[in-house]
Amino acid sequence: MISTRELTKDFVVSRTETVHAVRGISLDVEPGELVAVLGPNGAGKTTTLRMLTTLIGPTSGTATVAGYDVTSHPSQVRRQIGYVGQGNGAGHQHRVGDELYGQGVIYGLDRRAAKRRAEELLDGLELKDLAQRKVSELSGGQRRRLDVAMGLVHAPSLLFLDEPSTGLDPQNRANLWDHILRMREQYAMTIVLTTHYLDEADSMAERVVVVDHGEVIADDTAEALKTRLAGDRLALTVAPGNHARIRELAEKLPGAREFETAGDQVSLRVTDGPAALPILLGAAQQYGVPVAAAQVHRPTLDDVFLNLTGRSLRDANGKAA
Ligand SMILES: Nc1ncnc2c1ncn2[C@@H]1O[C@H](COP(=O)(O)OP(=O)(O)OP(=O)(O)O)[C@@H](O)[C@H]1O
Repeated sequence: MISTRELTKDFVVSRTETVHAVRGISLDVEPGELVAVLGPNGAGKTTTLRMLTTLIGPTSGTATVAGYDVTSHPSQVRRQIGYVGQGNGAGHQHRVGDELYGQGVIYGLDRRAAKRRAEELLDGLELKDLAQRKVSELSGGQRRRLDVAMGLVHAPSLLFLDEPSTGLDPQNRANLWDHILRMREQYAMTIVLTTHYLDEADSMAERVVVVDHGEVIADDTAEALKTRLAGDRLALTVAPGNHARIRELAEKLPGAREFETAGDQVSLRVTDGPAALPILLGAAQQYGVPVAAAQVHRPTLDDVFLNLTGRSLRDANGKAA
């Protein structure tokens, strides 16, 4: 569905400054996949999406989207894809139903088909009761649902969503996701989205592409990334006098690293927490080191990012992630 090779984008800002926004991204997305592109502010996510949706041309490299080259056949690409950008595309003073109908006509549907499609989407995205409202009167969540509906008017087989849920409260985010996933199933769509929300990428996407400084630095399922790149954290409660002894025993565990102590807590990262914990507790018992409590914490995608870059994605974003 998407295939890029060494895709780059430079922005010449001034005679002395060029921003290398995307530095050689090679990516393949199969039909039906739901891919989240994750990365800090300025990583190159939006620029990549804008190239794939033909809004800007690449500086070098190639990209084929839905069977067409983005540089030589941009209008064919546009016909196959839907794009929901960060800004809102709909006109503020227009009515919700009219906006959807008008979008259908722009995409070449005849009046009857445009009307039918608008009704179908109003229904599917729970906007039916709001059809006569002006766009400017919608709440943030309703507005975002309308944006998604606008992107789906021409029944694209591939949908790009640029930060679809940014700024929404958790309830509206969950609601928007319900709708996106339902639409995906109904229309058998491939979806590529960007997000800052680690939990969203973790739970919704089947595949996470981590971008940093214009490059792909990891690409796999969230589970695989977490297991391979971060590992589990073990937390043990032991009396301070026993910290050194428990550490000595824990150092023998496969992949043991990142030891931390705070109060009566000792924690460390291991490759496989559920397998390592009984081994460590057995050893502690054998050598007479009392352990009051023990927990295994699965890593987060932020741990993955930290592991890859030495930075926390939460800090890098400077906003809720
Ligand atoms: N039109 C432009 N002119 C100059 N520089 C640009 C332009 N568009 C983007 N950039 C720069 O390119 C880099 C990548 O920006 P991009 O918007 O792709 O990042 P992003 O990962 O989508 O970030 P965010 O999460 O903040 O949206 C940034 O340094 C940005 O300032």
